[in-house]
Amino acid sequence: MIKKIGVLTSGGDAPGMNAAIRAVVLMALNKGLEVCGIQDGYLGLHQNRIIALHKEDVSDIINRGGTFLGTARFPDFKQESVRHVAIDNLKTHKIDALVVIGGDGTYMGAKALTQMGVACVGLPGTIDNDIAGTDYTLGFHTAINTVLDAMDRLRDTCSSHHRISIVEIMGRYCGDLTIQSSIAGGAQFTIVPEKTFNEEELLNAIQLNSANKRNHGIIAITENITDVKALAKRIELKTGVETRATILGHIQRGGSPCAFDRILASKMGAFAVEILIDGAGGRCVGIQSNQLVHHDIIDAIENMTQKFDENVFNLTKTLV
Ligand SMILES: Nc1ncnc2c1ncn2[C@@H]1O[C@H](COP(=O)(O)OP(=O)(O)O)[C@@H](O)[C@H]1O
Ligand SMILES: O=P(O)(O)OC[C@H]1O[C@](O)(COP(=O)(O)O)[C@@H](O)[C@@H]1O
Ligand SMILES: [Mg+2]
Repeated sequence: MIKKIGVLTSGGDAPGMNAAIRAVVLMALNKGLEVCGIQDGYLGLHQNRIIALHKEDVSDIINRGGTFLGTARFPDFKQESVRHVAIDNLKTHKIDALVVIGGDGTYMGAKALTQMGVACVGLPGTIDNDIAGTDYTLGFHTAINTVLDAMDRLRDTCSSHHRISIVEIMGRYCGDLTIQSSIAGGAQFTIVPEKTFNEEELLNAIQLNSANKRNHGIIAITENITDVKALAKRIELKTGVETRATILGHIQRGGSPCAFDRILASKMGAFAVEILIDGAGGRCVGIQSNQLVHHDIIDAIENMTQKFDENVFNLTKTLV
């Protein structure tokens, strides 16, 4: 029977992480467990920065973006010797199990800890929506709204100036944030990493639109595909349509979590504690077809892939 659990947030922050921590703490206290917060993810775990968390520590955070525990990218955690130090710190604090909230990298860390005997449950916290075993990650819906707000503003100015606006959207190597924002924002062209980018085709399509007097519009493109400023220049050169590129950047990571993310974070945080109380470690939590689920974290990382929804992608091309 576990008595004390730890909770940490790791990798890129995401709106909803605070709501998830809050749910973990309140559910654990409710079940008679003690809870510790680990600061700055695996870095803080390695440096033994571990603090007791009480009910009052998680009041007034459900509405806040970021993570009050802090987060970090700490590549040294890939080293077994570094993880041994982290596990010793867990033992010193008598922490029996860990809830880790983060993205695909954080899950790799949780997998490694699981293989070293630590009971871990992973919660998907990333704006990228790039985790297998869940339809949605925490922060994804808030980020869609943030991108959409920017896109609406860009539409005002590009339509007034008869310009094309290229909007570069985060997601690392996952096009979900781009696709959903594109549908909601009515973008004319959607370019994502899951589909080969054919620049020639894009230029020809813009030329055709311009010949038909459609000389403004939005191109939504995921980061890491091409240099969007250079692309804007090539569009102008080939088509004669004035073009500007906007890289939305870290604005997409911040802000108060939307209702969907707060509710999902609350459900997942509470669920994670129940899973640990039931004696299961090495799991990762997801929401699939509107049901909370949990999978073997090693299996999820090694064998499960996140499905690319062709139908939704096709909608970005149909509804233009
Ligand atoms: N292969 C791995 N083994 C152990 N820990 C890892 C591994 N990959 C990533 N991590 C840990 O997880 C952290 C977060 O991963 P990162 O990819 O930066 O963000 P995210 O979890 O948001 O995808 C890393 O900084 C590192 O501490
Ligand atoms: O904040 P950084 O280190 O500049 O990293 C930027 C990356 O982090 C993200 O915002 C979130 O990614 P993770 O959730 O995997 O950390 C990506 O979309 C982006 O590529
Ligand atoms: Mg990631």
